[in-house]
Amino acid sequence: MGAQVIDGKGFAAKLRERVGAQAEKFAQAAGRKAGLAVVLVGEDPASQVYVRSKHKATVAANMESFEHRLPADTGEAELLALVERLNADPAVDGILVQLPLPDHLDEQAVIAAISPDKDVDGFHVTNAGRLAVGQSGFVPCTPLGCMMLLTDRLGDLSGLEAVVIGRSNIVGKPMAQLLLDANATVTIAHSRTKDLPGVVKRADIVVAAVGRAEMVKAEWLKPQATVIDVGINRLPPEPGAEKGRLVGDVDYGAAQGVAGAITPVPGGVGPMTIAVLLRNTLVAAYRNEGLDLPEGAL
Ligand SMILES: Nc1nc(=O)c2c([nH]1)NC[C@@H]1CN(c3ccc(C(=O)N[C@@H](CCC(=O)O)C(=O)O)cc3)C=[N+]21
Repeated sequence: MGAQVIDGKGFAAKLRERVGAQAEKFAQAAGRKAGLAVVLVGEDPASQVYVRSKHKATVAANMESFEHRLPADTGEAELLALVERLNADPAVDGILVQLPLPDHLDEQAVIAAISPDKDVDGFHVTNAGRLAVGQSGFVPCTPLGCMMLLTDRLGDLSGLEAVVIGRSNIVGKPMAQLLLDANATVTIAHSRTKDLPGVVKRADIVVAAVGRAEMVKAEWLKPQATVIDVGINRLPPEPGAEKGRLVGDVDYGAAQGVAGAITPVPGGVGPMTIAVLLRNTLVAAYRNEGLDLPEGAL
Protein backbone atom coordinates (compact mmCIF):
# COMPACT_ATOMS: atom_id res chain seq x y z
CA MET A 1 0.00 0.00 0.00
CA GLY A 2 3.01 2.28 -0.32
CA ALA A 3 2.49 3.99 -3.66
CA GLN A 4 1.56 7.62 -3.84
CA VAL A 5 -1.70 8.13 -5.72
CA ILE A 6 -1.26 10.59 -8.59
CA ASP A 7 -4.30 12.85 -8.47
CA GLY A 8 -5.09 13.36 -12.14
CA LYS A 9 -8.54 14.66 -11.34
CA GLY A 10 -7.15 17.37 -9.07
CA PHE A 11 -4.35 18.25 -11.49
CA ALA A 12 -6.90 18.48 -14.32
CA ALA A 13 -9.15 20.77 -12.27
CA LYS A 14 -6.24 23.18 -11.73
CA LEU A 15 -5.32 23.08 -15.41
CA ARG A 16 -8.95 23.80 -16.38
CA GLU A 17 -8.90 26.72 -13.96
CA ARG A 18 -5.78 28.22 -15.60
CA VAL A 19 -7.24 27.67 -19.06
CA GLY A 20 -10.48 29.34 -17.96
CA ALA A 21 -8.66 32.41 -16.64
CA GLN A 22 -6.58 32.70 -19.80
CA ALA A 23 -9.65 32.12 -22.00
CA GLU A 24 -11.26 35.14 -20.39
CA LYS A 25 -8.23 37.26 -21.32
CA PHE A 26 -8.38 35.84 -24.84
CA ALA A 27 -12.02 36.90 -25.16
CA GLN A 28 -11.13 40.44 -24.11
CA ALA A 29 -8.21 40.66 -26.54
CA ALA A 30 -9.96 39.01 -29.49
CA GLY A 31 -13.49 40.30 -28.98
CA ARG A 32 -14.83 36.76 -29.10
CA LYS A 33 -14.54 33.56 -27.10
CA ALA A 34 -12.34 30.66 -28.13
CA GLY A 35 -14.54 27.99 -29.72
CA LEU A 36 -14.52 24.20 -29.77
CA ALA A 37 -16.73 22.22 -32.16
CA VAL A 38 -17.46 18.62 -31.21
CA VAL A 39 -19.03 16.29 -33.76
CA LEU A 40 -20.77 13.12 -32.62
CA VAL A 41 -22.13 10.64 -35.14
CA GLY A 42 -24.58 8.08 -33.79
CA GLU A 43 -25.90 7.28 -30.33
CA ASP A 44 -23.15 5.29 -28.65
CA PRO A 45 -23.95 5.82 -24.94
CA ALA A 46 -20.31 6.07 -23.79
CA SER A 47 -19.58 8.64 -26.52
CA GLN A 48 -22.63 10.65 -25.48
CA VAL A 49 -21.35 10.80 -21.90
CA TYR A 50 -17.91 11.98 -23.06
CA VAL A 51 -19.36 14.60 -25.40
CA ARG A 52 -21.58 15.96 -22.64
CA SER A 53 -18.68 16.27 -20.22
CA LYS A 54 -16.55 17.98 -22.89
CA HIS A 55 -19.37 20.46 -23.49
CA LYS A 56 -19.73 21.26 -19.78
CA ALA A 57 -15.97 21.65 -19.29
CA THR A 58 -15.69 23.91 -22.35
CA VAL A 59 -18.41 26.28 -21.19
CA ALA A 60 -17.02 26.30 -17.62
CA ALA A 61 -13.64 27.36 -19.04
CA ASN A 62 -15.14 30.47 -20.68
CA MET A 63 -15.08 29.01 -24.15
CA GLU A 64 -17.79 28.51 -26.74
CA SER A 65 -18.97 24.94 -27.35
CA PHE A 66 -20.56 24.01 -30.68
CA GLU A 67 -22.10 20.56 -30.60
CA HIS A 68 -23.07 18.75 -33.78
CA ARG A 69 -24.99 15.52 -33.29
CA LEU A 70 -25.59 13.57 -36.46
CA PRO A 71 -27.62 10.39 -36.97
CA ALA A 72 -25.78 7.06 -37.11
CA ASP A 73 -26.55 6.67 -40.84
CA THR A 74 -24.93 9.99 -41.84
CA GLY A 75 -23.04 9.61 -45.11
CA GLU A 76 -19.36 10.38 -45.48
CA ALA A 77 -19.96 13.27 -47.91
CA GLU A 78 -22.29 14.92 -45.44
CA LEU A 79 -19.82 14.55 -42.57
CA LEU A 80 -16.96 15.87 -44.71
CA ALA A 81 -19.11 18.84 -45.71
CA LEU A 82 -19.70 19.66 -42.04
CA VAL A 83 -15.96 19.45 -41.32
CA GLU A 84 -15.33 21.84 -44.25
CA ARG A 85 -17.85 24.31 -42.84
CA LEU A 86 -16.17 24.14 -39.43
CA ASN A 87 -12.73 24.59 -41.04
CA ALA A 88 -14.00 27.81 -42.64
CA ASP A 89 -15.85 29.13 -39.57
CA PRO A 90 -13.80 31.83 -37.80
CA ALA A 91 -15.69 31.22 -34.53
CA VAL A 92 -14.35 27.66 -34.42
CA ASP A 93 -10.76 27.26 -33.20
CA GLY A 94 -10.78 23.55 -32.49
CA ILE A 95 -12.59 20.63 -34.12
CA LEU A 96 -13.04 17.23 -32.51
CA VAL A 97 -14.81 14.40 -34.28
CA GLN A 98 -15.65 11.87 -31.59
CA LEU A 99 -14.20 8.42 -32.29
CA PRO A 100 -15.00 5.66 -32.94
CA LEU A 101 -17.16 6.52 -35.94
CA PRO A 102 -19.81 4.08 -37.22
CA ASP A 103 -18.26 1.36 -39.42
CA HIS A 104 -19.41 2.78 -42.76
CA LEU A 105 -17.37 5.97 -42.21
CA ASP A 106 -13.64 6.13 -42.95
CA GLU A 107 -12.01 7.64 -39.85
CA GLN A 108 -8.74 8.41 -41.62
CA ALA A 109 -10.56 10.32 -44.37
CA VAL A 110 -12.49 12.35 -41.82
CA ILE A 111 -9.41 13.18 -39.75
CA ALA A 112 -7.56 14.14 -42.94
CA ALA A 113 -10.31 16.65 -43.75
CA ILE A 114 -9.83 18.60 -40.50
CA SER A 115 -7.60 21.64 -40.85
CA PRO A 116 -4.33 20.76 -39.05
CA ASP A 117 -4.50 24.15 -37.33
CA LYS A 118 -7.89 23.26 -35.81
CA ASP A 119 -6.97 19.63 -35.08
CA VAL A 120 -6.94 19.94 -31.29
CA ASP A 121 -6.96 16.13 -30.95
CA GLY A 122 -3.58 16.06 -32.72
CA PHE A 123 -4.71 13.12 -34.88
CA HIS A 124 -4.03 14.63 -38.34
CA VAL A 125 -0.94 13.24 -40.13
CA THR A 126 0.44 16.77 -40.29
CA ASN A 127 0.41 17.01 -36.50
CA ALA A 128 1.76 13.46 -36.11
CA GLY A 129 4.58 14.48 -38.47
CA ARG A 130 5.23 17.71 -36.62
CA LEU A 131 5.55 15.77 -33.37
CA ALA A 132 7.84 13.23 -35.02
CA VAL A 133 10.28 15.89 -36.26
CA GLY A 134 10.01 18.24 -33.29
CA GLN A 135 7.95 21.05 -34.82
CA SER A 136 5.22 22.73 -32.84
CA GLY A 137 1.73 21.50 -33.60
CA PHE A 138 -1.02 19.80 -31.65
CA VAL A 139 -0.12 16.83 -29.47
CA PRO A 140 -2.82 14.23 -28.70
CA CYS A 141 -4.52 15.09 -25.42
CA THR A 142 -4.09 11.83 -23.52
CA PRO A 143 -0.31 11.46 -23.94
CA LEU A 144 0.25 15.17 -23.31
CA GLY A 145 -1.77 14.85 -20.10
CA CYS A 146 0.33 11.84 -19.08
CA MET A 147 3.52 13.87 -19.66
CA MET A 148 2.22 16.67 -17.46
CA LEU A 149 1.60 14.20 -14.62
CA LEU A 150 5.03 12.63 -15.10
CA THR A 151 7.02 15.87 -15.14
CA ASP A 152 5.02 17.19 -12.21
CA ARG A 153 6.06 14.18 -10.18
CA LEU A 154 9.54 13.41 -11.49
CA GLY A 155 10.83 16.72 -12.84
CA ASP A 156 13.62 15.91 -15.29
CA LEU A 157 13.06 12.58 -17.06
CA SER A 158 16.56 12.47 -18.61
CA GLY A 159 18.04 9.01 -18.68
CA LEU A 160 15.05 7.31 -17.10
CA GLU A 161 13.89 4.00 -18.57
CA ALA A 162 10.34 4.34 -19.89
CA VAL A 163 8.23 1.47 -21.19
CA VAL A 164 5.08 2.30 -23.13
CA ILE A 165 2.76 -0.69 -23.49
CA GLY A 166 0.61 -0.17 -26.59
CA ARG A 167 1.43 1.30 -30.01
CA SER A 168 -1.74 3.12 -31.05
CA ASN A 169 -1.55 6.34 -33.06
CA ILE A 170 -3.65 8.05 -30.39
CA VAL A 171 -1.66 7.12 -27.27
CA GLY A 172 1.29 4.74 -27.55
CA LYS A 173 3.22 6.27 -30.46
CA PRO A 174 2.86 9.94 -29.47
CA MET A 175 3.58 9.02 -25.83
CA ALA A 176 6.85 7.43 -26.89
CA GLN A 177 7.78 10.54 -28.92
CA LEU A 178 7.11 12.82 -25.98
CA LEU A 179 9.17 10.67 -23.61
CA LEU A 180 11.99 10.58 -26.14
CA ASP A 181 11.87 14.38 -26.50
CA ALA A 182 12.21 14.51 -22.70
CA ASN A 183 15.40 12.40 -22.96
CA ALA A 184 13.99 9.20 -21.50
CA THR A 185 15.19 5.86 -22.87
CA VAL A 186 12.03 4.55 -24.46
CA THR A 187 10.77 1.06 -25.25
CA ILE A 188 7.43 0.49 -26.97
CA ALA A 189 5.99 -2.89 -26.03
CA HIS A 190 2.94 -4.49 -27.62
CA SER A 191 1.03 -7.73 -28.04
CA ARG A 192 3.94 -9.47 -29.80
CA THR A 193 6.59 -8.36 -27.33
CA LYS A 194 8.57 -11.30 -25.94
CA ASP A 195 8.84 -11.45 -22.17
CA LEU A 196 6.70 -8.40 -21.43
CA PRO A 197 7.17 -8.87 -17.66
CA GLY A 198 10.95 -8.74 -18.15
CA VAL A 199 10.71 -5.59 -20.29
CA VAL A 200 8.44 -3.84 -17.80
CA LYS A 201 10.79 -4.78 -14.94
CA ARG A 202 13.43 -2.35 -16.28
CA ALA A 203 11.09 0.61 -16.34
CA ASP A 204 11.31 3.62 -14.06
CA ILE A 205 8.21 4.82 -15.91
CA VAL A 206 5.44 2.52 -17.14
CA VAL A 207 2.66 3.85 -19.36
CA ALA A 208 -0.01 1.21 -19.87
CA ALA A 209 -2.28 1.80 -22.87
CA VAL A 210 -3.43 -1.58 -24.10
CA GLY A 211 -7.12 -1.64 -23.23
CA ARG A 212 -7.03 -4.93 -21.32
CA ALA A 213 -8.38 -4.88 -17.79
CA GLU A 214 -5.71 -5.33 -15.07
CA MET A 215 -3.27 -6.95 -17.47
CA VAL A 216 -0.12 -5.42 -15.98
CA LYS A 217 0.76 -7.29 -12.79
CA ALA A 218 2.42 -5.95 -9.66
CA GLU A 219 5.22 -8.54 -9.91
CA TRP A 220 6.27 -7.07 -13.28
CA LEU A 221 7.03 -3.66 -11.82
CA LYS A 222 10.39 -2.34 -10.71
CA PRO A 223 10.07 -1.23 -7.08
CA GLN A 224 9.23 2.49 -6.84
CA ALA A 225 8.34 2.77 -10.56
CA THR A 226 5.98 5.56 -11.62
CA VAL A 227 2.93 3.97 -13.25
CA ILE A 228 0.57 5.84 -15.59
CA ASP A 229 -2.55 3.83 -16.36
CA VAL A 230 -4.31 4.99 -19.52
CA GLY A 231 -6.79 2.10 -19.67
CA ILE A 232 -10.47 2.55 -18.92
CA ASN A 233 -12.13 -0.87 -18.89
CA ARG A 234 -15.49 -1.82 -17.49
CA LEU A 235 -15.55 -5.20 -15.72
CA PRO A 236 -18.61 -7.44 -16.00
CA PRO A 237 -21.17 -6.55 -13.31
CA GLU A 238 -21.04 -8.39 -9.99
CA PRO A 239 -24.17 -10.51 -9.37
CA GLY A 240 -27.06 -8.13 -8.63
CA ALA A 241 -25.21 -5.02 -9.77
CA GLU A 242 -26.25 -3.03 -12.81
CA LYS A 243 -22.81 -1.94 -14.02
CA GLY A 244 -19.35 -3.39 -13.59
CA ARG A 245 -16.50 -1.44 -11.98
CA LEU A 246 -14.16 0.71 -14.06
CA VAL A 247 -10.58 -0.52 -13.92
CA GLY A 248 -7.38 0.35 -15.71
CA ASP A 249 -4.83 -1.78 -17.56
CA VAL A 250 -2.84 -2.23 -14.34
CA ASP A 251 -3.74 -4.42 -11.37
CA TYR A 252 -4.03 -1.30 -9.24
CA GLY A 253 -4.54 -2.79 -5.78
CA ALA A 254 -1.51 -5.06 -5.99
CA ALA A 255 0.62 -2.49 -7.84
CA GLN A 256 0.22 -0.06 -4.97
CA GLY A 257 2.48 -2.32 -2.93
CA VAL A 258 5.35 -2.05 -5.42
CA ALA A 259 5.08 1.21 -7.38
CA GLY A 260 6.37 4.54 -6.11
CA ALA A 261 3.38 6.36 -7.59
CA ILE A 262 0.39 5.34 -9.69
CA THR A 263 -2.61 6.95 -11.38
CA PRO A 264 -6.03 5.61 -10.33
CA VAL A 265 -8.90 4.72 -12.68
CA PRO A 266 -11.16 6.62 -12.64
CA GLY A 267 -9.67 9.92 -11.52
CA GLY A 268 -6.26 9.64 -13.19
CA VAL A 269 -5.51 10.10 -16.87
CA GLY A 270 -9.16 10.43 -18.05
CA PRO A 271 -9.82 13.87 -16.58
CA MET A 272 -6.45 15.07 -17.92
CA THR A 273 -7.57 14.22 -21.47
CA ILE A 274 -10.43 16.71 -21.29
CA ALA A 275 -8.38 19.41 -19.57
CA VAL A 276 -5.68 19.16 -22.25
CA LEU A 277 -8.35 19.34 -24.96
CA LEU A 278 -9.38 22.72 -23.55
CA ARG A 279 -5.74 23.77 -23.35
CA ASN A 280 -5.13 22.80 -26.98
CA THR A 281 -8.27 24.69 -28.04
CA LEU A 282 -7.08 27.85 -26.31
CA VAL A 283 -3.64 27.50 -27.90
CA ALA A 284 -5.38 27.12 -31.28
CA ALA A 285 -7.44 30.25 -30.62
CA TYR A 286 -4.36 32.35 -29.85
CA ARG A 287 -2.62 31.08 -32.98
CA ASN A 288 -5.69 31.61 -35.16
CA GLU A 289 -5.94 35.22 -33.99
CA GLY A 290 -2.20 35.81 -34.31
CA LEU A 291 -2.03 36.67 -30.60
CA ASP A 292 0.70 35.61 -28.16
CA LEU A 293 -0.25 33.27 -25.36
CA PRO A 294 1.84 34.52 -22.42
CA GLU A 295 4.70 32.16 -21.54
CA GLY A 296 3.84 29.96 -18.55
CA ALA A 297 0.16 30.99 -18.54
CA LEU A 298 -0.99 27.38 -18.71
N1 LIG B 1 -11.81 12.39 -31.15
C1 LIG B 1 -11.73 11.87 -29.93
N2 LIG B 1 -10.95 12.44 -29.00
C2 LIG B 1 -10.88 11.93 -27.74
O1 LIG B 1 -10.15 12.46 -26.88
C3 LIG B 1 -11.67 10.78 -27.42
C4 LIG B 1 -12.47 10.22 -28.43
N3 LIG B 1 -12.47 10.77 -29.67
N4 LIG B 1 -13.21 9.11 -28.20
C5 LIG B 1 -13.27 8.52 -26.88
C6 LIG B 1 -12.01 8.75 -26.10
C7 LIG B 1 -12.14 8.54 -24.62
N5 LIG B 1 -11.88 9.83 -24.00
C8 LIG B 1 -11.98 10.06 -22.64
C9 LIG B 1 -12.07 11.34 -22.12
C10 LIG B 1 -12.27 11.53 -20.76
C11 LIG B 1 -12.38 10.48 -19.89
C12 LIG B 1 -12.65 10.73 -18.46
O2 LIG B 1 -12.73 11.86 -18.02
N6 LIG B 1 -12.79 9.68 -17.63
C13 LIG B 1 -13.09 9.82 -16.22
C14 LIG B 1 -14.45 9.23 -15.89
C15 LIG B 1 -14.66 7.83 -16.40
C16 LIG B 1 -16.13 7.38 -16.28
O3 LIG B 1 -16.71 7.50 -15.19
O4 LIG B 1 -16.66 6.89 -17.30
C17 LIG B 1 -11.98 9.19 -15.40
O5 LIG B 1 -11.20 8.40 -15.94
O6 LIG B 1 -11.89 9.50 -14.23
C18 LIG B 1 -12.27 9.21 -20.40
C19 LIG B 1 -12.07 9.00 -21.75
C20 LIG B 1 -11.64 10.74 -24.97
N7 LIG B 1 -11.67 10.19 -26.18
